[in-house]
Amino acid sequence: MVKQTIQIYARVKPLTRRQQAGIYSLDEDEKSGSSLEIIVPRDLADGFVNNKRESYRFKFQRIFDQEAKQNIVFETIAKPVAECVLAGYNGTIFAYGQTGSGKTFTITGGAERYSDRGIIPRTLSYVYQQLQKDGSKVYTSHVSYLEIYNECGYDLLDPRHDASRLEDLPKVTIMEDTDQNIHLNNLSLQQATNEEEALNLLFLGDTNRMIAETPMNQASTRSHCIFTIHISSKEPGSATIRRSKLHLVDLAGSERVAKTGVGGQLLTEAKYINLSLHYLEQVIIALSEKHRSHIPYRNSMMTSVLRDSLGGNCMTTMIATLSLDKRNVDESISTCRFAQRVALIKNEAVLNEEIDPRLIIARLKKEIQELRDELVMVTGEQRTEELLQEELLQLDELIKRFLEDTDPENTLDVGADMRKIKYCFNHLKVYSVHIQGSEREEKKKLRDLLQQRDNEINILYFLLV
Ligand SMILES: Nc1ncnc2c1ncn2[C@@H]1O[C@H](COP(=O)(O)OP(=O)(O)OP(=O)(O)O)[C@@H](O)[C@H]1O
Repeated sequence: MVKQTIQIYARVKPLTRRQQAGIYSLDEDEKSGSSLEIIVPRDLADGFVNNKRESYRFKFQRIFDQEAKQNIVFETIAKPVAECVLAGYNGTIFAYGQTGSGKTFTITGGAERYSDRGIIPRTLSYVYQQLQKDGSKVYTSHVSYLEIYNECGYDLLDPRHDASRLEDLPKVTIMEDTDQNIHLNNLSLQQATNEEEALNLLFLGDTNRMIAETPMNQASTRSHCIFTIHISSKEPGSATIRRSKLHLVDLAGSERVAKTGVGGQLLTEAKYINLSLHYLEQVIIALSEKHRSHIPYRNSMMTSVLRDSLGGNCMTTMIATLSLDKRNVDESISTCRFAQRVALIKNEAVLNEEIDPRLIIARLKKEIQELRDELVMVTGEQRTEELLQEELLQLDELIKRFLEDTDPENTLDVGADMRKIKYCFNHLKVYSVHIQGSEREEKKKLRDLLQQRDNEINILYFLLV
């Protein structure tokens, strides 16, 4: 078991030419992590006079400043999580931040340049490279792509290209079993045997996501998207299967509305536009407080789906995306505060191993047979019913292997069932008669050959004399 708090990273989006830079500074420390200081000037900002603190400091594992490239973000954040998932642990990476702060750019990537590929395509590429390299296991991989909008789930991997609204996509619903495991009805799991197939599915999902979005329904801003890679692995001949999941999550924009609107309350009293993010915060608060027994996961679909990622069996990483221009300083502070709470949550990731049921059945069948044999020995009772065709074939195979093995120590073990023992004796008798017959034939052939040679020598001798 690996106990770990949720790892938090921050990424600052590059400013556009028109944006006025907010004031912040970064402090990198190899040992204690990085810290970000945000300065809130005491001036008239957006019509509010800020009479509050001037400087806010937040700690992160690492902070990626404006010029950080996608490959560095992948190598630092996603690669270690992908490695854990390949080893059989669950993993989650989620991006959190206000609209336009770079969540989609970080998770999926930008469309303009190949180098702008985000975490999902890079992770797929890395995962499939590793699967190909490792010949010691048999792997199977599937992907799913879920969008949650207004508490409704939609399957983005719907292959019918006729969806023009989100509502046209198959609806996904949640079901909880008696062990409180969450199941997603109607969410398709598509097999992807290589990187190309997985990327095609990602493309299909992103296309459905875009088609379903209209200016009136800014789904990308208000919806959550969860791309999941499901991996199972098994060593050849082993009964143990490892199953793991990697959720790559692009959350809805986290912007808040000021409750009071005026009076310098902006930084404290705020409410989310998106209700499910409000429920996410409730879950995070409950998890970060000690001795809270009830965690309100069930309040929203998103927190139900991500239950394991938050305080459960998962290695989880959060990326706080920040747009640090002057107008967004307050939202950035909210995002950083949220991240600080998230960093308190402890997860316990366990290796997800289970025994292949088919192999369990085979093992149990063998055990039953052995127990039956023992019973026969102990009670002296013999079974009289005919051996099954399957049992006869097994015996034939055993006898064949026994006869082919040149090791004199080798024994033919068929248990205490007299029917089997008799069958083996009969088989061996037939075999022995067959061998004797062919030996006799061989001897006769040799004798005839000898006689023929003798005659030839006599003739030659006669001719020479
Ligand atoms: N690190 C970056 N480098 C270059 N461009 C970026 C970066 N981050 C974001 N952008 C650009 O900024 C714009 C907004 O980013 P993005 O769509 O990723 O924001 P978002 O947080 O996902 O917003 P939403 O909540 O609406 O989905 C996009 O045009 C994107 O390409």
